[in-house]
Amino acid sequence: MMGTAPDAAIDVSRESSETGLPIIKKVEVDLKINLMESRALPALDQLLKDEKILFFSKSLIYIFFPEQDTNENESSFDYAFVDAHKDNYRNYRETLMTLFKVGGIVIYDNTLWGGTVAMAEEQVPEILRSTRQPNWNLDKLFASSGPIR
Ligand SMILES: C[S@@+](CC[C@H](N)C(=O)[O-])C[C@H]1O[C@@H](n2cnc3c(N)ncnc32)[C@H](O)[C@@H]1O
Repeated sequence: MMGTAPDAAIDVSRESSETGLPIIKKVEVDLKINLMESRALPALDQLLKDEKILFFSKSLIYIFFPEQDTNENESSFDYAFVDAHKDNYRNYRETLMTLFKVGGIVIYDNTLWGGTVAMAEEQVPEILRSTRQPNWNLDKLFASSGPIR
């Protein structure tokens, strides 16, 4: 069943979410946006089922469980900006395609990687060569903190 899409912001890091919170409050949309502190993939799966999963308000966390296993938000989103774990962009796309209306817009950050994806190997600055490869793994860069899926 098609529902009305919630406005949601997902980030695995509370610190990152709280960085944006003053701006969200300043433009007075804090009551409209669900700030979801979660890894993106499980949060997207939950979004598909129910619009009210985690709602952070000051220090309180409200958790709403869907009453039944429905895809309440299927085909209801019209815009997303994706700027998380690059290796998972393909996986995010799978769920986003289910969440989105026909004609919806999904913007992926860093896909052109400073234009280097279209350059000949010898034109690419040495420091960017490994990171423009299709199977380059962000986890290697953040090896000490471990993988975040
Ligand atoms: C480059 S920052 C961009 C933040 C924001 N879009 C901006 O431009 O200011 C990437 C963000 O993705 C978050 N992130 C990384 N992996 C994630 C994952 N698997 N699930 C959810 N968030 C993730 C990080 O915590 C970080 O806040």
